[in-house]
Amino acid sequence: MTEQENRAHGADSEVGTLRTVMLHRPGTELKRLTPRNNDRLLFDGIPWVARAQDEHDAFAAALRDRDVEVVYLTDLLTETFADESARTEAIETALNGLHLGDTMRHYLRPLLTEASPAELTTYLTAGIRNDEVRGGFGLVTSLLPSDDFLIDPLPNLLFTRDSSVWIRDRVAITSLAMPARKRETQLTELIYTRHPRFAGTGTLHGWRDDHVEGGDCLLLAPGVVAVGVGERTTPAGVEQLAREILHKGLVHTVLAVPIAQERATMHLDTVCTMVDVDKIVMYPNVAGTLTALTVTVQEHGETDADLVLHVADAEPFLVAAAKAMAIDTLHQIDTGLDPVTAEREQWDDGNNTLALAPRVAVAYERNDETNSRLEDAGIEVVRIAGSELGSGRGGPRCMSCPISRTPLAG
Ligand SMILES: NC(=O)NCCC[C@H](N)C(=O)O
Repeated sequence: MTEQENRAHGADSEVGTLRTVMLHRPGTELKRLTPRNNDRLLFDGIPWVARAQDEHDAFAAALRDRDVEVVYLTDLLTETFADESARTEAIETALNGLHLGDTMRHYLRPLLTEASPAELTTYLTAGIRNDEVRGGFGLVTSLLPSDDFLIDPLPNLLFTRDSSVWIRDRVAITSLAMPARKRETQLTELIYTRHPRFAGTGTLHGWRDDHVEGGDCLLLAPGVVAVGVGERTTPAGVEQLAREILHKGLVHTVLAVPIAQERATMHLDTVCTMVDVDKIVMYPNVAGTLTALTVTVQEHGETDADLVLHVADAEPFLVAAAKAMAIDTLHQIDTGLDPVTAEREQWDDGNNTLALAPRVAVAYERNDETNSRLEDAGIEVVRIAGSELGSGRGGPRCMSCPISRTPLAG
């Protein structure tokens, strides 16, 4: 088997041996965060960028040490921009921003068109400030504060989990709910549809569709996907994704899991992640109340829109999950039984682990209680620092998009 075949694209679980992962090394876009814009840009503080980069490099090194191929989103994007039509599409989509006005567009278009592929990647990810455009003396330039953004920076690109998700051999282009993140999936769509590495890959969903975020999608087992529905993924979003993946036979069951619509639980992977084929680390303060609606196919149709879905009554999440996974029990490992410790460690992404293989997971080192409980349960914990990375409220799972995992299904 060639190296490429050995790392064939796709994933059918959360825990099959991780072979290739897409990360985003934090860069200039983080330097754009200020106390005035960090809330809007979804960061809880102003990270020390050099330290965040060191922490991220150590994360990538820990993955490479385990023979994981690490690819960077910005490298893929720059390579994608070798294709002239991909460049044009990216530029025109960015220029569609309604707040620009035609005069500003007139100045921005040549700036972007004449940029090299690497420069274009930087403009589209780090953004462009009003005072960085020379000669744009129009009404918009004059009225906008000089440090306001003409093209917003994308500091949350760091969380590659959310902007795409592989379900078997297909990749879903997600549709992000928060205005600060909407442009991210325009870039992942370009990568997956234009980069030669992904030629022939079938895509699902799209950034113009109802909201679905990758952090809400957990591949519990081959054929079973749980999708959180809360602050980010909408009821219509989960229905649309469920129709697509059930119709294509990529899964037999979708579990729709309502989660509280608040920042602490913005995605399902902030409250639970899989660490083995039958073990999940879970925030105990929600474990007792988390439910799931089991969605299966009642009647097939010509298209996914014709599919008749069967939606079962809500059941406790762990019960519904075990049934769908055809296992006796989905074992829960708690974030810490003391509710205050659990709350602190959940906030600091203790539940947000990235499985490298069954019973091996990357976790932030700071979550002592959760990590020792994982070890007590037989999970090897690969600890990484996240003091600066964590200020964006995301852990190892959020910061990684598995492109290839060894399939669990035979
Ligand atoms: N899957 C995740 O939970 N991703 C973390 C996203 C954090 C980001 N600052 C956001 O608010 O969207």
